[in-house]
Amino acid sequence: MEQISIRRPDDWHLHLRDGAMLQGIAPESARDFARAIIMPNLVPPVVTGDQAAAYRDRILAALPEGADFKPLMTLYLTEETDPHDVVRAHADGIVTAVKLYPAGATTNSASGVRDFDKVRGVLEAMAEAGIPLCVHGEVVDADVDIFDREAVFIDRILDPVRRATPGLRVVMEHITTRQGADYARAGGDDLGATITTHHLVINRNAILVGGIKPHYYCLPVAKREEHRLALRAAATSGDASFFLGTDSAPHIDPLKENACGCAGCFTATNTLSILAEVFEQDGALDRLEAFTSLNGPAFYRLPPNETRVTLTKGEPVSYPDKIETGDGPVTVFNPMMPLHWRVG
Ligand SMILES: NC(=O)N[C@@H](CC(=O)O)C(=O)O
Ligand SMILES: [Zn+2]
Ligand SMILES: [Zn+2]
Repeated sequence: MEQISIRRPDDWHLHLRDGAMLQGIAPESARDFARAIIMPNLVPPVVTGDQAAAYRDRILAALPEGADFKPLMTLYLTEETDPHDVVRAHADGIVTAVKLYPAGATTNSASGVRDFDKVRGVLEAMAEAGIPLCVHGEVVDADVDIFDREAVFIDRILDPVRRATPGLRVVMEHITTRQGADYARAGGDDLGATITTHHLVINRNAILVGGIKPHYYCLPVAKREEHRLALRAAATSGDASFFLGTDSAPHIDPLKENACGCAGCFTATNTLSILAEVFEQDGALDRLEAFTSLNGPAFYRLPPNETRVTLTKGEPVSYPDKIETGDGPVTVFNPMMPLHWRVG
C-alpha cells in the first residue's frame, strides 16, 4: 500500500459564506485543512476589523466539535477603507490580510476599487506594517476579452501599483495564466501566488465542449490548455512563490444551473485527493507538501503546521456529488478522472 505523510495543509483562499451555507460547508474545509484565509466577499462585505472579528466568531461556531481549524480573516478593501483600522486589526491579530477586488470583477465585488489612487494611503500603510494584499487580478474594461483580463491586469494595474508601493507584499490570487505564473515567479519574496485545485485540472473546454457546464465556470475563467500546463508546472515545481488557495466557492445549484449562472467551483470536499492525483501524474508527489503545507506559511510568515495527514493510494475514492446545506445543494467539483488517494 502506497502512503505519503505531509504536514496538515492550509488553504490560502477560501469562501465560507455565512448563515446556513456556512453551517453546511465549514466542516468540508475543517476536515482536511488546519487554517484558511477567509475571503470577505459577503453581502454586505467584511470591511472593518469589528466585522471581521464577528465573522470569525460565526465561523468558529459553525465548526464541528473538536475541529482543528483556524480561520485567518481578511478585510475587503474599499475606496473608504481607513488605514488605521486595517493596521489596528492586523496588530490585534484579528486580520491576516486585505483583499482587493476590482469593482465588478467577480462575485460580490460591487464595493471594490475603481480608482486605485483612492487606496494609495491604505496600501502604503500596509507596506509599512507588512500586511499582505490578496489581489483578484482581472481588469473589468468591457473592451478587454474575458480570457485576457488577468494578463492585462498585471501590466496595467498590478505592476504599476507594486512599483509605486515599495515593500507591499502581494498575493496574486487564483492565477490562471502562464503570464501570471511567470510574473509571480520573478517577483521576489514580497510576491506570491495561489493556484486553485480546479485550474490544475480543467481548461476552458470543460466549460464549453458538449454543452455548457456551469459547474466548471469560475472566475478567473479557466483558460487554454497551455495555461493549465504552465500552472501545473508552477504548482508542482516546489517554487516557494506558489501555494494552494482552493478558491472553493460554493453557490447553491439553482444559482449555478441558471441562465446567468454564478461563478465558482466548490472543491473543499475532494481537494486533497485531486491534488495527490495531479502531483502523482506529474511525478511530483515529493513536492505536494511544499505546495499545500510549506510555501503558504512561509509567505505569510507563519509556522507550518506540526500535525500531519496521511494520504493512502488504493481503489478509486468516493465522495458526495453534492453537499446539502440549509440553503440548498452545492455540487462538489467533479475532476472527470478517478481519484486514488484518500485522506487517512
Ligand atoms: N472564484 C469565483 O468564481 N467566485 C468567487 C469569487 C472570486 O474568488 O473571485 C465567489 O465568491 O464565488
Ligand atoms: Zn477572485
Ligand atoms: Zn475566491
